[in-house]
Amino acid sequence: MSNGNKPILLVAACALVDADNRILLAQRPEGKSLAGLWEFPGGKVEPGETPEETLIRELEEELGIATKVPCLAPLTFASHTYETFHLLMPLYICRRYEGIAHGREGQAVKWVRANALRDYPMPPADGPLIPFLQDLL
Ligand SMILES: Nc1nc2c([nH]c(=O)n2[C@@H]2O[C@H](COP(=O)(O)OP(=O)(O)OP(=O)(O)O)[C@@H](O)[C@H]2O)c(=O)[nH]1
Repeated sequence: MSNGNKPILLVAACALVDADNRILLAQRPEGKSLAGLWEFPGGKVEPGETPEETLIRELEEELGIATKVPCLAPLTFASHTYETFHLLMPLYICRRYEGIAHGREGQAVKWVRANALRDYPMPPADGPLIPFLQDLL
């Protein structure tokens, strides 16, 4: 199957899990693409970064959460064609971190049980990731 010559966009995402096995979702702010949808924290892997470095940077910038490379475990990935790019998004899981998550960029955040993830509208790429989290948590 061809992707219509769309560039691959590499985005790293993280399922941050608390002591109650809940997962953190963040709401995409107004003005961004897919505004209002709930997503896993993360962002584009910038030139010179590893996906793990991207996540450490984004968790700090977006949520005020500090973690380290050994605390990020690969879980699965999303591969989804959007209109202008093909998204390749490794999903990591992180249970060891410091700080209290809060939306540092004004975005709403919510701790959600794995079996309630379907109640939160997510970007189309994210649907296939949910069963992996439900199996695990
Ligand atoms: N962080 C994150 N991004 C996701 C998820 N699902 C998903 O499709 N994406 C897509 O991955 C890209 C992440 O880019 P980003 O968050 O760093 O970029 P952005 O919103 O500043 O830029 P944009 O407004 O151009 O999309 C977006 O196109 C977003 O739609 C997810 O669960 N988490």
